Amino acid sequence: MSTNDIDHLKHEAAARAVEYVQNGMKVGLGSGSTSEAFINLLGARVRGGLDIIGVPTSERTAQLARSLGIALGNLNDLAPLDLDVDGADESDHNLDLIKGGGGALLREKIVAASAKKMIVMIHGPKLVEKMGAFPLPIEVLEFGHAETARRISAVIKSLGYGDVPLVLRKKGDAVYKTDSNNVIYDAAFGPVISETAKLANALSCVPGVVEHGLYIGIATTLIVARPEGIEVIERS
Ligand SMILES: O=C(CO)[C@H](O)[C@H](O)COP(=O)(O)O
Repeated sequence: MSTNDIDHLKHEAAARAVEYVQNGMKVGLGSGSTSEAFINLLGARVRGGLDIIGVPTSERTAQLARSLGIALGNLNDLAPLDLDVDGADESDHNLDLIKGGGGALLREKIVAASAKKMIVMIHGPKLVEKMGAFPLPIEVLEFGHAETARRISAVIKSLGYGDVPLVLRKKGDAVYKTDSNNVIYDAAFGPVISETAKLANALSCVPGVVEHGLYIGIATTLIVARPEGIEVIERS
């Protein structure tokens, strides 16, 4: 699939997602290119008279939404949100996700968890039998991060996954920093993650881990865009 084809599918998924937004809603705004396609479409509806308020999941999303005239508010004041709309790096058939390829996993998860409904937009190849081909992002406090990474490796090994490479994310030559000033390790499991909740809970227990990109039981609706059309999967 060419980049153009993928961009087209992301746009199709976003176009379906924007249909869920209704007047008066409080809406979580995800991060990443699919979310940006959604926010552009939402901006057009706002200019056409739709009255909503958004809660952004990253500084970049906030900047884009503002530039399009979308009113933004604070999660503390607005929760619970009616809807959160976001992309993902992978989803399995239970609607459990890997997110964080764009580095916004922490705020994205807080916002998604505060919404009555989370709609996730992906294109076909991101729907997988077993997650992990996309390296799992793990956000870690900068203080002692190398030691935290060693503990993460030990925990992963104790769950039977063997020596999973953990790579400190970089931006150019510099260490990548999240909007919350933390660092990210990407864990290259390969497509073998079996007990997602068990892994998620184990990672959350490592001191120094701020958040990880496994979203378990949070997404309610998955929009999958393929060349032959859109499939909408609801959490059963
Ligand atoms: O989790 C994310 C950002 O932290 C994104 O939703 C995820 O990386 C998908 O991005 P894209 O829509 O660009 O493929």
